[in-house]
Amino acid sequence: MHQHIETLYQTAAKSQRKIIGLMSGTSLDGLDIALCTVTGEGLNTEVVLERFTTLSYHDDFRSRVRSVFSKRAVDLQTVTLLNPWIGQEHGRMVNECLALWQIPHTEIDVIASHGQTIFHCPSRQHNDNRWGNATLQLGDGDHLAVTTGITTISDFRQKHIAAGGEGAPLAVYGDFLLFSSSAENRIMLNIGGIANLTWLPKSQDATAVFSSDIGPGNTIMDAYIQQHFPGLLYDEGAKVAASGKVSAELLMALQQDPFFALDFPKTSGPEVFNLDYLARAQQDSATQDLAPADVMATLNRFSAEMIIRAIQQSCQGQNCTIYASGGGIHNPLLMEQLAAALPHNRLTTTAELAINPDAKEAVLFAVLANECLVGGKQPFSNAREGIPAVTMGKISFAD
Ligand SMILES: Nc1ncnc2c1ncn2[C@@H]1O[C@H](COP(=O)(O)OP(=O)(O)OP(=O)(O)O)[C@@H](O)[C@H]1O
Ligand SMILES: CC(=O)N[C@H]1[C@@H]2OC[C@@H](O2)[C@@H](O)[C@@H]1O[C@H](C)C(=O)O
Repeated sequence: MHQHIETLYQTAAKSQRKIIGLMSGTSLDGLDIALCTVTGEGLNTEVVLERFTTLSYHDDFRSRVRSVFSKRAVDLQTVTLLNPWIGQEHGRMVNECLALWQIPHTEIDVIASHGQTIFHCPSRQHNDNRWGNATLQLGDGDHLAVTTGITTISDFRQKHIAAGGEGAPLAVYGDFLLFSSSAENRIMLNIGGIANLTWLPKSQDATAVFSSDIGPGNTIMDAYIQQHFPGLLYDEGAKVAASGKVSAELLMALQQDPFFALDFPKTSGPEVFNLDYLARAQQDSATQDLAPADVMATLNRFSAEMIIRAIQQSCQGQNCTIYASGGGIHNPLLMEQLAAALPHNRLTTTAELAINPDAKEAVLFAVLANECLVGGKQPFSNAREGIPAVTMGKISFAD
């Protein structure tokens, strides 16, 4: 047996594994690094989040990725160069982080890496029946493994697509394993660049669980702020949005996309929800002359309205607790709007479930890697739309 397989076997046989989950989302703010101790597997999985940090990307990283990010026409050489480079950069960031935490590499069993989504393209979006669902994440796992010396599990989304899914949201797997409760109906709401939710009924019936993208969380707001307020990455504390007035006409136009009328589960990304989307809505509603603060106020309300609608559709009148996560929880205007419109649902964050809300997606990938190593029978069945019962991730050895 190859020594690497032997080591992997021993890792799988341990009662606990130290797994570093890495998430680099659509906001391109930085790399989320979550050091988790994971015990058990499947519905017995338990995670202790030992350490967490987000290492911000430098401007050069952002601009290299942005040159191809969610664009249909790109320089193929740049895409090719980015794939190993992002893997190496992420590896260097893990090395930096472990040095900072004074944790030797030998203590880490596995890295679980999401990579950087460059383009997400479900068939409903490209609408060309010659092709199926597709999504592309860069940041190759071999480069991460060689740069860190740590076995790396990566590229989780391809198996999901191969088995009939759209490659997202993968949150449903981790959410069900970690957070499903017989005490209450739960909605796990993540407000990142794109917002998504997972419905976890207290029946804990896997056939009733689902996860779906909702639409924009922060992505259009971020893009607009970056365009109109050079130097800013986002509207900190929603200061700009809170100083503006919502345009009912623009809000109405923003809500017209057929994506919002589709049933769950569905996925999307900044390929759809971007500044062109906003420009078309402004044209359709003759609101091109709005002041930037009013546009931001309207975009903020747009995200809130779509999230509220998705939660109401999921709960169908039943009480539930909403556990929010992602950068959007730091937007006080958005959170106020959600709380005001959902008075019968308790709105809190995953901090109540001992998971730092900024770390939740990185933890999710640690759980998926753990399932790849030791998971047994999936609680979902292949018949469930959007939740194929498959093991995800590709294993890269360090040498
Ligand atoms: N203090 C704050 N005030 C307002 N908004 C904030 C604040 N902090 C973070 N955000 C928002 O959260 C975003 C980052 O969120 P997050 O890191 O969850 O996104 P992501 O993981 O990149 O996205 P996705 O989950 O779609 O891949 C920022 O770009 C910003 O819009
Ligand atoms: C293709 C892709 O990267 N999708 C992300 C994105 O960010 C939020 C939303 O869109 C979600 O569907 C997904 O990430 C999370 C982690 C998921 O798969 O659950």
